[in-house]
Amino acid sequence: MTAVLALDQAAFGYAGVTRVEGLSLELPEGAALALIGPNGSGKSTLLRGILGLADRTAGTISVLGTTPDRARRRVGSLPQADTRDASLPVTLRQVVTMGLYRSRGALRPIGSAGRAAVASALDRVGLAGFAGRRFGELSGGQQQRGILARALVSDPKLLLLDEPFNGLDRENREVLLALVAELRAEGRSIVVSTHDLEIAREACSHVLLLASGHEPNQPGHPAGFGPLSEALTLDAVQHAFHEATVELDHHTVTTTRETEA
Ligand SMILES: Nc1ncnc2c1ncn2[C@@H]1O[C@H](COP(=O)(O)OP(=O)(O)OP(=O)(O)O)[C@@H](O)[C@H]1O
Repeated sequence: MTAVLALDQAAFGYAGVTRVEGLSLELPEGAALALIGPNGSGKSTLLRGILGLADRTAGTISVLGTTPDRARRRVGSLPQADTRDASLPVTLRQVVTMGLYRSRGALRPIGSAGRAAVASALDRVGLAGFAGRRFGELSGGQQQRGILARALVSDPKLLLLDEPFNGLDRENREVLLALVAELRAEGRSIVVSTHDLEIAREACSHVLLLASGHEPNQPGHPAGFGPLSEALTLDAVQHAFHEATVELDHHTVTTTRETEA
């Protein structure tokens, strides 16, 4: 079976400066990979590398059996919430329609098939009745689901979700978790960055733990990769987070070597 994502000693960064390095993994089709690591360890940079939007500064990467640039049309992406401009005077329908431009080009008319795809994507995320609403007037959770509909409208094989659970209330979180399970059952693969280990447990089959560099400006690096049941260990979490408080097995764990609560 072809790996949906294969990295061999890959490194990514910006303007030639490496921000995350030493990445080697193979992700099987239908898998969901949780990217877990502290702020600045390079989770978003890796996601951008998979999209071909960050520089590859070493190693190799294959996405859906080809280069990131060639794969991009078959990859859906949900960027971090704080990178979006909710003040644009556009409707939710227009936001979701933008997800079709990647495969069709912005100047080609959308047509009835495109309109049906937009309606179906909105329906999937539970926003069928909101298509004509101004995007900026929706709640944070609804905006998040709208952006997810934009990522889904082009029927992607691989979905990249950058901290999609951040700031969601319980209801939106449950909707999103159920949707991730549904998408996986359809054979789509998912890479999701999150700070929440319990979410990773609920939604993912594999985990890549990233640790930040020891000095500021040093690149992040892997602290563990594998099937979630094997790789999400306290040791690997402590390695990744140095000193921080995280949740593991429903316990709060302070990730210094000496302390555990
Ligand atoms: N566009 C950019 N240009 C230059 N450096 C960047 C850019 N984006 C991120 N970086 C740097 O790359 C490093 C890794 O950042 P990245 O956003 O990938 O981390 P992260 O693990 O996703 O963090 P967070 O959990 O805070 O989102 C940081 O040092 C950051 O300052």
